[in-house]
Amino acid sequence: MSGEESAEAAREGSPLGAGTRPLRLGTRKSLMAMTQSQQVADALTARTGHAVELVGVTTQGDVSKALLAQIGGTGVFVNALRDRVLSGEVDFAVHSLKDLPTSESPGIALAATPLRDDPRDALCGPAKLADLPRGARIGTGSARRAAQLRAMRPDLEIVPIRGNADTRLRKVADGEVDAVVLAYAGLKRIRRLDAVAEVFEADQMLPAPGQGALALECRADRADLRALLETVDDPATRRAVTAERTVLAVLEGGCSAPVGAYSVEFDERLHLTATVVSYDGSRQLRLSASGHPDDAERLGRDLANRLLAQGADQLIGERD
Ligand SMILES: NCc1[nH]cc(CCC(=O)O)c1CC(=O)O
Repeated sequence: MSGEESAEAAREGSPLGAGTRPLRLGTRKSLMAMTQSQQVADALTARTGHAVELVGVTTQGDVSKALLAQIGGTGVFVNALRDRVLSGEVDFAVHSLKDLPTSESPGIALAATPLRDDPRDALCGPAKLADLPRGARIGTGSARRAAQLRAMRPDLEIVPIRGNADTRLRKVADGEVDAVVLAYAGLKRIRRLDAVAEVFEADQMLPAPGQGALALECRADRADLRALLETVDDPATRRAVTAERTVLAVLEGGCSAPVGAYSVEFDERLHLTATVVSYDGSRQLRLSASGHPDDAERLGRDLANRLLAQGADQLIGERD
């Protein structure tokens, strides 16, 4: 049997039919994105026998030096990949779930949310937060992280920075800032856990909705492909991130609003905690609730409405 024929045979019974080319996975080109995309590719191949090839896409968010909020929020990372999915240039895209805008995108389906990695934030620098000197300079471009840092340590100076995780860690090494806060999951993917001085528990800093989770998106009209991608879906992860993202959607904060949310399932209940913090960190609302795992959206909506009833909208409106 020729190589081609055996490859053909291996694909027999695949939902995409015989003679299929490798699946094309659209991804950002950063080390973090390529690493997480390769993990998804390997998992898909292991479960379905399908070859998957990575297609690196440069997005506006990767090339612009402007602060993210000024060029339309983290959605810029996502839109370029969605365009490639819709045009058929790639079969599906892998995103960091926390970068997805909360609004639905016409023609695009969230086909799978694989098992979530560690959702927590980590401080990278010479010492734990409590041991940093008065007035220490902490680099972050995230209003959520800045506000929660100020709530713990009002003396800190927050320095707005951006760039990928490696660039930010270099700013610590170069002395431009004393420390930075980054997602633990991302640091793990780029093998830089050595830089971590402290991992924040949820009672110190609530992560961004969806942090640590990935999203596989494809065209909504490709039922065969959706079924294939679903083989790497983790339903408990999907329920948790649905609850978290519904909080954000209802609060309409968008990516720059100081909103944190974390949900996890245990004892057959879905538990959700969410916070809204004023930009200066001086005022903080924080509520928790739990519900049936099948009611993730309602759980998120109800908690967001309780936050609004306690004045969350006013906190969001204050920028200093
Ligand atoms: N906005 C950038 C981004 N998108 C996802 C992650 C981390 C990995 C994740 O949450 O899955 C990061 C970097 C960071 O926040 O440190």
